[in-house]
Formats: sequence, C-alpha cells, structure tokens
Amino acid sequence: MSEKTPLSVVKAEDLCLTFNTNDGPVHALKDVDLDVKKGDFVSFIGPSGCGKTTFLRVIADLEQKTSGKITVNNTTPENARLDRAYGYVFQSAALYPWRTIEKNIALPLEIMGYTKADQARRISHVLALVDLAGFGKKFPWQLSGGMQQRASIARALAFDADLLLMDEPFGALDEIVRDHLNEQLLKLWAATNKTICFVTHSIPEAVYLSTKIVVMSPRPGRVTDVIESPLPKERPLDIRETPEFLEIAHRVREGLRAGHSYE
Ligand SMILES: Nc1ncnc2c1ncn2[C@@H]1O[C@H](COP(=O)(O)OP(=O)(O)OP(=O)(O)O)[C@@H](O)[C@H]1O
Repeated sequence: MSEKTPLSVVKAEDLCLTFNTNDGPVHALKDVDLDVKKGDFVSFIGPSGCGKTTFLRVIADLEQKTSGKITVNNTTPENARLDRAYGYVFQSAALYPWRTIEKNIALPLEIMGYTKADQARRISHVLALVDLAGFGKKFPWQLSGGMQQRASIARALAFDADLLLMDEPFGALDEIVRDHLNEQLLKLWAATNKTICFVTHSIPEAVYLSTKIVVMSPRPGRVTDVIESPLPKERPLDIRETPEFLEIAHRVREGLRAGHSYE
C-alpha cells in the first residue's frame, strides 16, 4: 500500500443483518459496502428504520452481522471492542446524575484501570477539548443540554480511541445550540484527527460536518448513495449558503426522496 493511501478504519463488504422477529424477518442491513478511511468524518443519513443505528452497533460489536464482512481497525469488531478502539456518544448524554462531570468522565477510565493521576490528566485534557474547562466539579443537572452533550463527548474521548461513533448526538438540541456544537465538533475533529461515524436526520448537519455522506434507505436497510464532499476542511458556518454546499445538499435530498416510501 502506498504511504498516501489512508488506512481503512471500518470496512464493510456485502454486510447483511436480519433480525428475526415474531412478525417475520427484518432486513436491517442489506449488502452494505462501505470503506471508512482514517480521518474521515462520515455521516449516515436516512429515514427512520434504514439501519443507521444498527450499522453503528455492528461496528461497536453490540449487534452481530448475519452475513458478509466487517472489519474495524483491520480486525473483527469483537477484537476492536476489546482493544477499546472506539468511543460511543448517544443521543441523550446518558450522564450519571449523582456523579460530577469529572466523575462521569472518570468512570470508563476507572474501569480500565488508569491511575488516579492519569485519570486527572486525561479529564482536564478532554474537558478543555470540548470547552468545558472549569466545569468538572458540576453535576450534570447544573449544565445546559448542549454542555451535557459536550461532557458525554469528553467521556468518549477520554481513553484516546481513534474512532468516535456518534448516534444523533445533537438531535434533541435546538438549532442555535446545534450549530455551535457542529462548529466545535469540526474543530475538535481537526485538532485530534479522529475518524468519526455520525448518525443524523439533518441534511445541513450531514453536509456541514462530513467528508463523506452515506445516504440510506429502509426495507431493506441499504446504502443508496455515498457522496464524497468537495468542501474544504476549514468550514465557517456560512459555507452553508455557498452553491457548492447547496449542490451537495440537493444531491442528498434527491437520494432521500428516491428511497422514501411516504407510507
Ligand atoms: N433488536 C432488534 N430487534 C428487531 N428489530 C430491530 C432491532 N433493532 C432494530 N430493529 C429494526 O431494524 C431496522 C433498522 O433499525 P435502526 O434502529 O438501525 O434504524 P435507524 O435508521 O437508526 O432508525 P432511527 O432513525 O429511527 O433511529 C428497523 O426496522 C428496526 O425496527
């Protein structure tokens, strides 16, 4: 492999996952082919039930494929999970209300056996990365929704996983807060060179954040388009008004429309 070819972080080939339910089989993922390279910011967009969360859960070894291939960091999802290859951020911040922000961030580090000194160093580093320096001693309920979500991102970053799996992390926030967090996330991504897989229902969010947009469609859950973004890495919010941005957004919208059943 040439030095310039980035490594594959997630590689899926003919990946299928069928849930057997009392109402018959549900084809959550069908023949998914995807190559996520190191440093990519990949968004998954598509209507409810198209398999976005299921795909993230397969990467995280929380669901098992039915057939096909999937590797994470060139190994099985199970090995990658055991190597702590990823941090996972959910739609709700899922912070323990009885623990302070720093104690929430410390939890996975405690479980992994980091020393107290290493925990403290990592906590202050990730709090600074998400712009929450000085808030470590607060409890989750003392923070706004956007700050809580940043704290949950800090928790996912604390053990230095190169891959971040984010399942609609900003879906429950209002638009202004979401804009702000989108900007911050891009800065964080540029500063840390992480690979990010990000689920969203929002076309502007997907186009603004991503180097690659994966458009999905349900019944069966499949990938209908993969768009490589030509936008520069440096993206002020007003890039959303440029013709290049609107053109990609248009292609995503067309892809979503084509795969939508309007039932
Ligand atoms: N554990 C499960 N058992 C049975 N069916 C499931 C299970 N998990 C997901 N499904 C089904 O698989 C399909 C894909 O679900 P998934 O949650 O991945 O979709 P999604 O695109 O993330 O949807 P949303 O945008 O609503 O979160 C859906 O039809 C869902 O009902």
